[in-house]
Amino acid sequence: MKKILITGSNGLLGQKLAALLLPRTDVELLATSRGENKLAEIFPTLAFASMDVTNREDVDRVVADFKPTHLIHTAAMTNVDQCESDREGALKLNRDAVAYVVEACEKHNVHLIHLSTDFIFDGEDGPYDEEAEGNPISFYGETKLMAEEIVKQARCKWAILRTVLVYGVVHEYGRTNIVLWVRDSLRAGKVIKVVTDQFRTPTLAEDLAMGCWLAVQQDAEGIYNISGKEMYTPYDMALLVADYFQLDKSLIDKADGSTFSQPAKRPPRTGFIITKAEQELGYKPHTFQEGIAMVAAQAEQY
Ligand SMILES: NC(=O)C1=CN([C@@H]2O[C@H](COP(=O)(O)OP(=O)(O)OC[C@H]3O[C@@H](n4cnc5c(N)ncnc54)[C@H](OP(=O)(O)O)[C@@H]3O)[C@@H](O)[C@H]2O)C=CC1
Ligand SMILES: Cc1cn([C@H]2C[C@H](O)[C@@H](COP(=O)(O)OP(=O)(O)O[C@H]3O[C@@H](C)C(=O)[C@@H](O)[C@H]3O)O2)c(=O)[nH]c1=O
Repeated sequence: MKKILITGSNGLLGQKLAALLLPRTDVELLATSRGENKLAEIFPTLAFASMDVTNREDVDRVVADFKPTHLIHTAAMTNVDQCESDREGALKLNRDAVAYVVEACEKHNVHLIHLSTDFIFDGEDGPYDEEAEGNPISFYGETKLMAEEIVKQARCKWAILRTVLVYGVVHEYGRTNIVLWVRDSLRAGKVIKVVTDQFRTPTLAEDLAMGCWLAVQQDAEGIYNISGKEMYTPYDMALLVADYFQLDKSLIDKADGSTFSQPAKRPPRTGFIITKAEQELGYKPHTFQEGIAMVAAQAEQY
């Protein structure tokens, strides 16, 4: 029996983890997030505790009470532009909270599964394997790299799962994702500018949740790349989405990322080599086309 505590359960990955793990009879699950449980309606049997990861006492108390075997730390400030403008907040959530989570895992002998990102790299020479050196070009990336350094020093079992551009349908969620953004814009007849100078291996949120579960099941330690396998530009992705939904591709304009006035710089070419996760964990991601179909089916319900 695995006892799993999830942080950030209201978020994109957190919700998919809840959906994957709640039905399992070999898992006892505790979902945690700051504030209220947004999943109460869709998962009425989900055990939930409100836990603010930036509150050291909160983290220690909830971990001490539940005594998990594994903790999947998904909570983070994931708005890359916001991290640039609210540096203090980004440090609190993406660095300091990780230190509290590590401390609690050490004290209560918990195996930590920590989520990280392709944005720890400069994007000059992707796709990257697990050995590549970090060199962030955004403050988000900096804080996530600091977090990795903290996790690597931990005196408990730990794994760092790095991922890339995650997409999926979620409940009561403020952000959209690349598939539905393209679909909904084209359906409304809106012209969209989509970048041709960023390269990514986009990740279906369900695949990432499965990667986390495989890491738990196998007590994986060390660094693992968990993403999609195919490298695309967002422009390529938009064309595939338009094809799938049979929408007008002439509404998709090519854009150069450098012309966007975003506060945070984005790394041009990231993407991951996922051979290690495939071979060691048995990780098998869907293709992007399969991912679009899954998102489409789920989006019907919304
Ligand atoms: N999404 C992506 O494209 C990528 C994500 N990652 C990493 O994967 C992980 C999961 O990302 P994702 O699921 O997309 O993130 P989300 O932003 O969707 O979810 C994060 C969740 O954490 C919650 N949270 C925020 N602050 C706190 C706090 N102080 N205490 C407790 N919970 C808090 C948020 O709550 P609220 O809803 O109240 O804001 C939110 O529900 C992150 O570590 C991220 O860095 C890596 C690469 C790509
Ligand atoms: C809004 C917009 C985005 N895009 C492209 C650029 C980008 O690659 C993709 C997604 O846009 P965003 O600004 O949401 O993406 P961004 O904030 O860059 O997403 C990142 O999030 C964090 C949390 C991560 O860790 C990264 O892996 C990464 O995926 O879509 C366009 O081409 N045109 C647009 O108008």
